[in-house]
Amino acid sequence: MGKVSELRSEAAEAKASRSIVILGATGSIGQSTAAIISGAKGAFTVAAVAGGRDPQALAKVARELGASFAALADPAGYKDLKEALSGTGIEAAAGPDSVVEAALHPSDMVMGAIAGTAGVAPTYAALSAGRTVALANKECLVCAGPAFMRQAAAMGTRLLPVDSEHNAIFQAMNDANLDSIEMITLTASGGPFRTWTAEEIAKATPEQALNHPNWSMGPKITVDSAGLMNKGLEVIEAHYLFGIEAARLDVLVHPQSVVHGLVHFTDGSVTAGMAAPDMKVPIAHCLSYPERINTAARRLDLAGVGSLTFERPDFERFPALRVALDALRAGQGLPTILNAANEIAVEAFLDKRISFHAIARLVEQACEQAQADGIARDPESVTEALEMDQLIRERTRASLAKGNVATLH
Ligand SMILES: NC(=O)C1=CN([C@@H]2O[C@H](COP(=O)(O)OP(=O)(O)OC[C@H]3O[C@@H](n4cnc5c(N)ncnc54)[C@H](OP(=O)(O)O)[C@@H]3O)[C@@H](O)[C@H]2O)C=CC1
Ligand SMILES: CC(=O)[C@@H](O)[C@H](O)COP(=O)(O)O
Ligand SMILES: [Mn+2]
Repeated sequence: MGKVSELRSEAAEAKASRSIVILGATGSIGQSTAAIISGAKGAFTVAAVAGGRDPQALAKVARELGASFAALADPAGYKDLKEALSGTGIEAAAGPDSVVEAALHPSDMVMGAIAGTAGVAPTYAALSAGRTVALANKECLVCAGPAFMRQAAAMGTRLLPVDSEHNAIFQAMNDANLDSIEMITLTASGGPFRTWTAEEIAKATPEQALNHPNWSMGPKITVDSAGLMNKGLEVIEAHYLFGIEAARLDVLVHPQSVVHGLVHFTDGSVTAGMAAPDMKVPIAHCLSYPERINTAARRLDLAGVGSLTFERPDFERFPALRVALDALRAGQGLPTILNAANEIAVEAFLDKRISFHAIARLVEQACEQAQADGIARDPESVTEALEMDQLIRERTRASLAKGNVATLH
């Protein structure tokens, strides 16, 4: 290490460490967060960790990071968690309320990395308590974007984007005035089915959908990526996060996943946010924001990558992207409805109850039926968004139970 880096790292250690709560600590983002924290010697402490259903994995990360509180959403795991933490001094708790309790533990920053809508209540609790939130859990914004952004503004707290595209765009925007931005482009890898025919995609198995070419992620987001639904969710996320209307948000397929986002300014300048495809990059950026830390995240080797290519998304083969963009343009709470139906559809696909192409059909059907039945409306609060979410889940499950074979297989 050179003299300057030595001095910088000593200075970082001398500064008070930043305390972090990790929601979703046992998942893909949670584990990358833990790796950054462990590697950043003394820059961070961990106040609390929360997980879903795996008491052993949660106890392990709590011990490794020296957390003082560990919360498991599944109440049935309490005994195992307590046992696994005995003698450590780490307090164990279980049940959905304990996850909110973890989110509210005194801290400087909360990493929101729970998968799916389960993350909405605890993440919103952290925001409402004035915590800076590093947000990976895009479903928070798709389900209840306006309420989250209003609350962040009211509390004067920051929502820092962890999602790679949004983090790249946030960095490329560099606090520019929105009037100086003509367009924002989010890139999509194209997923494992980028070159497949529509017929092949329709019959894809969960194993094939889970085989992402560039990123190692949890199952729900990996399936979303395979159908480009992830990109649709991300356009909705960007709309709320950056306050930019749908017409100024664009998607390009970029199989190398090196350019994560582009900001096009009104004078023709374009700033690209680039990095090797490693979530440790945006995670480290958020954890240390507005400073920067040294990390062992992958470095970008452009000569090694060779060429960067871009293509327009194919809405015929990937209808989920069209369905999501339509939902954003239509408003009336359709992003909330889309998000809820999608979670049920992805679950059913992973359980091999429906085919891959049925995911987008089921989601579109849920949106159309909600409009036809007059129940589609913008939720005015997180509570209303979660009520709508529950209702749509029930309706989507009922559609599945009817077992309309033409639609689902
Ligand atoms: N992975 C990635 O590279 C990226 C992820 N994201 C977003 O980040 C979020 C997390 O994704 P990812 O890490 O891949 O997902 P994973 O499935 O790998 O991890 C999900 C985490 O959430 C926990 N969890 C599930 N339900 C609950 C609950 N009710 N209460 C508390 N914790 C719960 C899981 O615990 P357990 O293991 O015990 O079930 C696990 O720790 C998603 O919203 C995703 O879209 C965004 C960009 C990139
Ligand atoms: C790493 C990340 O941010 C994911 O959301 C990623 O974007 C998924 O890859 P796709 O571009 O294939 O959706
Ligand atoms: Mn992303």
